Amino acid sequence: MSFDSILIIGAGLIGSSIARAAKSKAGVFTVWVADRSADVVETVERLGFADGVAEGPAHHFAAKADLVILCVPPAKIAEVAAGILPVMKPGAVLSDVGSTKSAMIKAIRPHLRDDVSVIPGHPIAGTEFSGPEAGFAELFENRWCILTPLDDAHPDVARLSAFWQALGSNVELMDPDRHDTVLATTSHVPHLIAYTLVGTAVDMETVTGDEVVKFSASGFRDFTRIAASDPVMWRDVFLSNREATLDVVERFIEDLTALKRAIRWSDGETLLDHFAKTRDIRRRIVESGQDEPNFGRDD
Ligand SMILES: NC(=O)C1=CN([C@@H]2O[C@H](COP(=O)(O)OP(=O)(O)OC[C@H]3O[C@@H](n4cnc5c(N)ncnc54)[C@H](O)[C@@H]3O)[C@@H](O)[C@H]2O)C=CC1
Ligand SMILES: O=C(O)C(=O)Cc1ccc(O)cc1
Repeated sequence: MSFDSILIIGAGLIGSSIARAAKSKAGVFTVWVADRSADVVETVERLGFADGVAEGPAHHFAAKADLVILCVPPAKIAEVAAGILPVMKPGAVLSDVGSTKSAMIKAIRPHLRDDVSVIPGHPIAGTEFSGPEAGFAELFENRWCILTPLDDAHPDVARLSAFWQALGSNVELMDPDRHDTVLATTSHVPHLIAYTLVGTAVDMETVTGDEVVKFSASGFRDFTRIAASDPVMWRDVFLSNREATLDVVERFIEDLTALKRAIRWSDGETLLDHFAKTRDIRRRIVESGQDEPNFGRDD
């Protein structure tokens, strides 16, 4: 059921975390890693969590691997998939971890093969850090991993689900458009709001940059953690999930305007009602065990 050999393309936070966990948790015998950056390749060699490392497309590993997982930035996934699919072993599985799904699936459709299963995926697990040194094997524990298969009934879907479960994740299958709508609400727009808010605080003429740093209350500090996330990745996320992001942003602006109005007219009841509802969501997240553990790391 498990995969004997896997190739991870893109050895950053997510790719290196999968590579670190694959042997110890999922019983994979051979873990190969490829990255287009010579610096990343050198770091992976030094850290020693892979059985083989290649700079570039790694066709020699792709020809042997049972599972190839693309862990490159969202805008590169379709291009890398198109390059690797023709050289993959018959019967192998190709997956990815990209934060958006529909645009990528549309772009790879012309490159599909009958004898390679393509099963897009997205672990809802990460941090604001990037690169191979930021990865860790426990990243996926008690997190969700969403798979958006082209064919839900294909036996390889159960095989890939079992792989993610072995890494500690709960797996859910979802339609790609639904995935993009849900994630626009729970992840993409929250990041956009954090990027906006931190920018606003820094631009306020009445408050100096030093004061923002010195007197940052913990609420603002939480936003700065999110707003420190990788600029390239998040540019790609917004550009590849435009429609769903814009829908949620529009709704957010309406709701913000309603709260602004309640403050202007001293409508405490509206504010209280709203804050009570949002506090309840927080309680449900904590109860579900989805609150972010930091595995002993400092933020
Ligand atoms: N950062 C996060 O919290 C999460 C990220 N993701 C997804 O995971 C993917 C990777 O994100 P991170 O690991 O955070 O990024 P990262 O920046 O840490 O790593 C990406 C790696 O891909 C390499 N790369 C770029 N283009 C390449 C190419 N054409 N061929 C080979 N290697 C290439 C880069 O050199 C880099 O080492 C993205 O698609 C992102 O949407 C999913 C869940 C969480
Ligand atoms: O660090 C955080 O707060 C995150 O939200 C991590 C994250 C980033 C991107 C994803 O597609 C999934 C999870």
